[in-house]
Amino acid sequence: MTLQVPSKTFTRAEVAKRKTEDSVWFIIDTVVYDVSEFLDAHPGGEAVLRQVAGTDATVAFYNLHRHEVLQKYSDLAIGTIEGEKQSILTPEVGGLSPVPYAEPLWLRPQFKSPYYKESHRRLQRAMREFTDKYITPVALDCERSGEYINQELIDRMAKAGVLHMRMGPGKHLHGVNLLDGAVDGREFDYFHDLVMSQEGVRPGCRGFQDGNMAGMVIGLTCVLNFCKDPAMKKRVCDEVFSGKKKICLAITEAFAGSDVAGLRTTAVKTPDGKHYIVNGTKKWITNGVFSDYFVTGVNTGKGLSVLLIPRGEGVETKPIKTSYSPTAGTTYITFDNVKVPVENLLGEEHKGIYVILSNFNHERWTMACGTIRYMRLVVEESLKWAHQRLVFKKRLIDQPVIRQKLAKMIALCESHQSWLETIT
Ligand code: HEM
Repeated sequence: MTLQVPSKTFTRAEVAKRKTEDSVWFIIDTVVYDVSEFLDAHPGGEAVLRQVAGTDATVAFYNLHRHEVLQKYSDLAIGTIEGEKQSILTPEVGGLSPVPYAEPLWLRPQFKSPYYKESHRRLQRAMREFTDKYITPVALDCERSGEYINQELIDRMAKAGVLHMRMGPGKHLHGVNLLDGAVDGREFDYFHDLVMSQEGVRPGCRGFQDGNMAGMVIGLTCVLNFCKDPAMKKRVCDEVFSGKKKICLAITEAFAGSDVAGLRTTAVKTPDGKHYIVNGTKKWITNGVFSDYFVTGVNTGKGLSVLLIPRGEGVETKPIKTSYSPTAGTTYITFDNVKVPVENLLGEEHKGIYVILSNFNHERWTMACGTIRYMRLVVEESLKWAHQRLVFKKRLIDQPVIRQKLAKMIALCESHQSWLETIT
């Protein structure tokens, strides 16, 4: 697909005249841009635009910008050059990238894979379109502004079964309409899960990726697998899957990061045995700021236990500044004499380590899926840039050292994907 621009046409001679104080036009890939009103707003400054006024600025532009900039500022385009055609492709919503290695090999017609059936391919197409249309625009906005994910997108994901699918295969998918029937919930396997995990991270916004219900992916599993009260389990899952409530996993503390057995948050039973009284703190908790439920690791004296704690009296959350975007909702939590019914215990008392460790399986595998897809994004961006960027009058790709570096990146990316598929 090429850029969608107004149908008006101009000659190169007409454009050449537009280099006055009030009027600055130029050409990029046969499209005519009028930047007269954009001079002040251009992040690279006014002077550079005036220098190319009236000329073909294609090479100058692509030496400094990603093509996507032109999509974003498409309202500056006023037409095209008569009799000429655009040659630079614009990514299509829901489409595959034509850049080599930008897609896993199973999505290339030249390769066969024993792992993927028609339903995986249907799901890939449906999720790609959903991500391009609905997730990416919100992701880009939130990553920049630091705002949390909006309820409209959560509702949309809930309705399309995207929230359900992110929890992996299981009974919670039975009878749910998944992306307009792309896959039957009973057939959903770990390769469908892999497709979901890899397609969902394509916006390339690391903070938003976590802000987009990562707390649910790592927290709700404990409720699905270890809640002993069927009514409570159904209520909490319904609330979370419908997007009405949010949940997170609260294990890490300032005192104990990966050393989960050394937690200092305590839960002491009341004399009547009906409640736990929870005291302590949690740190680096993803999505905690906007969560309604906290799947919390607590020290119950003889070992570690896991409690489902609803937001309420004695629970306080505040955002922590991090090196990625605040949109992730990273949180410091304090529990001050919080009264939790004993029915909210997930798994066995003092044996919470099994709850947490069993949770890690899916959690860490999901992270591997996402990270390996991110590697591919880096490969794609680097390949594109190496072909665009001119240094010492050569494209970067013309330097053997750059080609060698790219070859190594590609080898790592493909071998990791292959290893991931074998493990899956
Ligand atoms: C319609 C045309 C253009 C638009 C919409 C545009 C937009 C932008 C934007 C959004 C940036 C911020 C960085 C980025 O997102 O890539 C930028 C930076 C810049 N632009 Fe443009 N630009 C245009 C044309 C040009 C042209 C023709 C030149 C040079 C002849 C130019 C020179 C620069 C420079 C030098 C920077 C700073 C780059 C850096 O920080 O490394 N721009 N432009």
